[in-house]
Amino acid sequence: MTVSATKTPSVVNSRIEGMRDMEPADRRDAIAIAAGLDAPAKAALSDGSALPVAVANGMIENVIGTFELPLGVATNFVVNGQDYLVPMVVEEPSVVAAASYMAKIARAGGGFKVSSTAPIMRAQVQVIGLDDPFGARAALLAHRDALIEKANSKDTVLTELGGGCKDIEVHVFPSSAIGPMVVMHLLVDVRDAMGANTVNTMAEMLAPQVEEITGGTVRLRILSNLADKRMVTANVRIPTDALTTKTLSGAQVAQGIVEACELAIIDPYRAATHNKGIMNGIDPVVVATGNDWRAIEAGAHAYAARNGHYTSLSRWEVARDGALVGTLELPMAMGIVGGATRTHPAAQAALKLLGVTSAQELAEVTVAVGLAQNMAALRALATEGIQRGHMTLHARNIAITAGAQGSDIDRVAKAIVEAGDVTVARAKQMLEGI
Ligand SMILES: CC(C)(COP(=O)([O-])OP(=O)([O-])OC[C@H]1O[C@@H](n2cnc3c(N)ncnc32)[C@H](O)[C@@H]1OP(=O)([O-])[O-])[C@@H](O)C(=O)NCCC(=O)NCCSC(=O)C[C@@](C)(O)CC(=O)[O-]
Ligand SMILES: NC(=O)C1=CN([C@@H]2O[C@H](COP(=O)(O)OP(=O)(O)OC[C@H]3O[C@@H](n4cnc5c(N)ncnc54)[C@H](OP(=O)(O)O)[C@@H]3O)[C@@H](O)[C@H]2O)C=CC1
Repeated sequence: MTVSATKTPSVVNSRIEGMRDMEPADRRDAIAIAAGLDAPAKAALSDGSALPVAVANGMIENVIGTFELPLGVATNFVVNGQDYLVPMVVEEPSVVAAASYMAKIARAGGGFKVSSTAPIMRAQVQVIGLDDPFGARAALLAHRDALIEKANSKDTVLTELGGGCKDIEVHVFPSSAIGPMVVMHLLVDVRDAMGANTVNTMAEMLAPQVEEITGGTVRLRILSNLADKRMVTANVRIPTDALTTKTLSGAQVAQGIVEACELAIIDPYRAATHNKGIMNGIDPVVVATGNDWRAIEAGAHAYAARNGHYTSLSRWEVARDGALVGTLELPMAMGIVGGATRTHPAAQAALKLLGVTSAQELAEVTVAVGLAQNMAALRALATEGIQRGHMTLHARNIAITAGAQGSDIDRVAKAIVEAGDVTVARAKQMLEGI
């Protein structure tokens, strides 16, 4: 495990007082000043046409337009001693507020500590039609150096950056439904890329050589989204006092969080929701930075089920001094080059806002946000329940659904929260009253 190198912080202070009460344009000014964003980056984070249709048309097929989602910024994050303002693209209310809140609690105790492995991705090369799968394995391993050399022969950019194919593994399935099978894995350091295209190219290139060595037939040549050699770990330590509420002691809240996590450890029904809460933090950063959220989701859930039992991705414990300690570990295939990270202007601006200089640093900050989000949900569930905080913020959505516009949105939202009836029917009534 390595901890990403410390660098000159681009964000001086992620604690922006009163951000929640500002207008969007004023929030944009505040984060642009805090992060030292230039005018084009600030404009790309503005409303409207961050992604011109002409650019979108070059990204996917049959483009007819673009589709917008809210972009919020989570405040208060300190990760490995450095402040970060975190761009989050998400449609769900209370997510950005919850992340900011837990980051605020965590920063008092020094924030989040993160570390990660080198960015190693796996590509699989499936070989069938073999009588001697273990012999084929031995033959492939005997040609290890030649296979690695061939894999690295094309992508000079990657190898010059210190990346490239580093090793192979050979997995044997002696008796599948279609007969014996061997799967060779290429272990490729993809540096700052997500790496799917990079490793797929290598896997396809090696197919003829693999057939020659094994005497079998190569079928699939594709990356694995279970990127278990590209791991990120985030850890947080919250002093007991910081958890105290009006009705519960900090120790009671910490114990409640540990008990809530235990259910997710033993019960897949709860683990699915618990992990969804973690992805509430991770996916919005993945989307904001133009990364592939399907790849991140697939990797996270496959990792959660790696021992044949789907379980919690995080662990919460109470330390000897009473502090609450949370840990989150998962595969993170994120890039800052390649894919849409360089083509989408808003993704580029989001990366500038974060101030990250490597894919590893981006992945580390993102996992810290996942841990913060998990803590927010468990804290709410272990104390007052999720609905008070969530529905209060969801009320504005309800007001809009009921037809409220402009300043009426906040007025109707406030009224239905105060009435304790956050429903469209009640919002319509309130709107008629106004
Ligand atoms: C929602 C809160 C934060 C309210 O919590 P609160 O106690 O009402 O917040 P507060 O008004 O005391 O404010 C505290 C801080 O929260 C932030 N904050 C608070 N409000 C705002 C706002 N409007 N805009 C921006 N930031 C906000 C902000 O950082 C603020 O600090 P300040 O800036 O005032 O110094 C809390 O109740 C909470 O964390 N709830 C959990 C919410 C959550 O997890 N939402 C996810 C959706 S539910 C789900 O999908 C997943 C789930 C829950 O099922 C997963 C699972 O089961 O594990
Ligand atoms: N199952 C999955 O998850 C799949 C995902 N995808 C998609 O693949 C895309 C990501 O693939 P990816 O390989 O990252 O994208 P790209 O192929 O766009 O970018 C990677 C390339 O960028 C170049 N490069 C320049 N600077 C760097 C650097 N600092 N570090 C690393 N590489 C650098 C490299 O070489 P060079 O300049 O020589 O090209 C490298 O091969 C995403 O859009 C994803 O959705 C595709 C298939 C399957």
